[in-house]
Amino acid sequence: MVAETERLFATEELGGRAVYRVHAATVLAGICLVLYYRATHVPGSAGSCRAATAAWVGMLAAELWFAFYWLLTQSVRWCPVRRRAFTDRLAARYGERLPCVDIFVCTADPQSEPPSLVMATILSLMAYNYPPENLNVYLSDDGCSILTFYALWETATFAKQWLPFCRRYNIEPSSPAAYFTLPDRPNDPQALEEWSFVKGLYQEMTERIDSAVRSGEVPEQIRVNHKGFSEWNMGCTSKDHQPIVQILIDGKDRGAIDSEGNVLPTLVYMAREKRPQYHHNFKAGAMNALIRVSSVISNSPIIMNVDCDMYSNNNNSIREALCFFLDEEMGDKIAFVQYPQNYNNMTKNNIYGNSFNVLNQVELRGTDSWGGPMYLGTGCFHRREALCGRSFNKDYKEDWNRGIKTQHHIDQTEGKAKSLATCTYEHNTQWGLEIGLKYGCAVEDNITGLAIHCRGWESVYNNPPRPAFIGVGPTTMAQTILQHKRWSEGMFSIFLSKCCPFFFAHGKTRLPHQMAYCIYGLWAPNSLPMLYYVVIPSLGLLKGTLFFPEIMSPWVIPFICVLVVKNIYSLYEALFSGDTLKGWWNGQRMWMIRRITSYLYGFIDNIRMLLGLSKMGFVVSPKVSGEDESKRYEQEIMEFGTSSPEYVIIATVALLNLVCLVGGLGQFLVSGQNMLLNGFSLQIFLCGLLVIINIPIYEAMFLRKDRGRIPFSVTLTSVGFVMLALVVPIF
Ligand SMILES: O=c1ccn([C@@H]2O[C@H](COP(=O)(O)OP(=O)(O)O[C@H]3O[C@H](CO)[C@@H](O)[C@H](O)[C@H]3O)[C@@H](O)[C@H]2O)c(=O)[nH]1
Ligand SMILES: [Mn+2]
Repeated sequence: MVAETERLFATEELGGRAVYRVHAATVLAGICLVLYYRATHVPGSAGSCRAATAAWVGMLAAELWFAFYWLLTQSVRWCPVRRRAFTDRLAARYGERLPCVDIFVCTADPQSEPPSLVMATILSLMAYNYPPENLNVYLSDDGCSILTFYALWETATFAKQWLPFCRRYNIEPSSPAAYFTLPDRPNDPQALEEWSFVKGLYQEMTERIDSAVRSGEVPEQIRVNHKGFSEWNMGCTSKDHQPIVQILIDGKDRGAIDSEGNVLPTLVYMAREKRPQYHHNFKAGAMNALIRVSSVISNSPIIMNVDCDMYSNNNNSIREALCFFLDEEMGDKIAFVQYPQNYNNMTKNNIYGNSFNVLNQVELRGTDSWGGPMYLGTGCFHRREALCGRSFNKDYKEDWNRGIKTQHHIDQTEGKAKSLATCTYEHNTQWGLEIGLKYGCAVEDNITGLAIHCRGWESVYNNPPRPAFIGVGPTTMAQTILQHKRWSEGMFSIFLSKCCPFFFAHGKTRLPHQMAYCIYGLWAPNSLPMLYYVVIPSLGLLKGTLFFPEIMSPWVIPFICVLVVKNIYSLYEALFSGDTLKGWWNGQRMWMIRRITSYLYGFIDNIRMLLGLSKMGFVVSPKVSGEDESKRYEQEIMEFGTSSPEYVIIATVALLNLVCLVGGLGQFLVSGQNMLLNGFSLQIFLCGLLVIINIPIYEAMFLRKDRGRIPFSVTLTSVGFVMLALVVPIF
């Protein structure tokens, strides 16, 4: 037993749980009453009313679903915990005798992921406050681009200036791109001189890289400088090429030193073999190739991975992660330490709802108390053994000293590594099934983390005050919808597969942990009740079909209670997590839009996959956007522009609600009824709320003139659909 004051990390419960649970009990009571009302007030099924009965039962079904889903979301709110790592205690115990760490960065396409952006990430990772001889950075290039290789070659040279500079001035963030855009510069004249010098070098390098990318080729006089360039002599394309592994810096080589004579971290470029006839399994395939390639170069016990746009923003992240792995009490049980995803390009009011504040501050902490957060695909430190399929066993002791410490023949090592990165290497092996990241799922991270949890391991969520990683989030509607489509589709496919958390994990993890996984796994089917709820009651308002109790009836109370209490809490949670009031409101809008577009598509695609009609894909999110687009993004103006079918759904729902509200109120006006105090009060309220939340959509359809507006063709199509909905006598 280690005294609590000696532990390498602490776990605290988040406060306010008693209040939370009172709130949850209130909402639960409200939900039960709502469902009871629905079940006992079904309108008579005589003749003409049959359609109304069916519509009512539909409401009941939607509300049952929402109730079930709400229950799931309680799992991540019941008892969130906060972790704190004590790097000073780690230092006192181990000094600089720390385990080797392999860092994996994945990139896939030099167009949507500019090499200069990727290089800033690589430099930030090389500059960790960590013994460089124990640090190995690997770049996987699924685009197999000579431009990316060239950029990495430039980076290997620039690192010799950048790393000592970072060390001397304790630079944070250690990404040069992020650091040099900070407004403040050093005061001390000598420091300022050095700052300008390094900044100049960095800008020149970036310029060289960017111009190579623009021209699409690497100048001949540069290509002669490194043998690696010759790999591209045989005319390889991104989809058809031999395996390439190039060790650009061999940290074990005494000659590999920076401008001050310090050892450099190892730096490796890898493009696994690709052939048109073999499936490459996207990022999971790249990660697995990296696991094998690194096993003959460094073979560190810890593997960290980040997406190519996620630079390190906190120099101590490795040491903090080690506080968990090396903790004497709990360390042996931990398979991975997950950091949150943070973005640096979010607008103040979070127009597309892409800054995951509530997820990061509440939900992941809540999952942590049940066995650990899911693996998020980036910003994660893994125990190599656990990632490679080992089950938890309390007698297993990790060898933290493992790793390849001397490299004799670099050419031999590269040759060996290449043979591990071929297309056929994995055939008839357990790779992608039991070993490494799992294949066949658009969210390889989620399913891999689940498998690790089911093998008995736990994970830990660490969210230090200074964010550990910062990346680039989607900045347009199309990108947002696309990303969420991939996620919802992937996670729902896990739910439908034999890996469904409720069955696969049954008996292996706790029920609330399975529920937490299912919150995300069931994003996709949320689309149907949502679509129902934003269309049917509004239509009912126009056509005179009642769906809610009258305002004077006591049954109104549970409806209002659920609506109000739940939303006040959600607002509180958002504000507590760092959103603004408007950000919360925008988040509500996006939550609706994602459900009726991305999640609907994710749902339909799963059905198609079950029927064998479509295959899983992985469309890389672009990390750059046009100037015009960026300007609108900064002004928080929603970007549409193209005429995609998703926009037709959004426009149709918005327009339909407007028509129903105007039409419904118009009828009351004509018939002389009280506008608000009649049987339809709640329907008017719901429909009105939808109209208010959709104001930016109406603007994009009718008022805006810029190129990001909703195209006329989309508006026209949606008008057609609305007319259809009005004409068809549904009830
Ligand atoms: O065939 C591929 C496709 C993607 N990637 C890389 O995977 C990373 C993530 O791709 P991105 O398009 O940025 O997806 P996001 O939606 O931002 O990614 C989130 O969701 C993914 C699962 O859907 C996870 O893999 C990611 O780690 C997680 O950040 C990037 O570095 C890509 O270069 C590859 O290496 N090979
Ligand atoms: Mn990304």
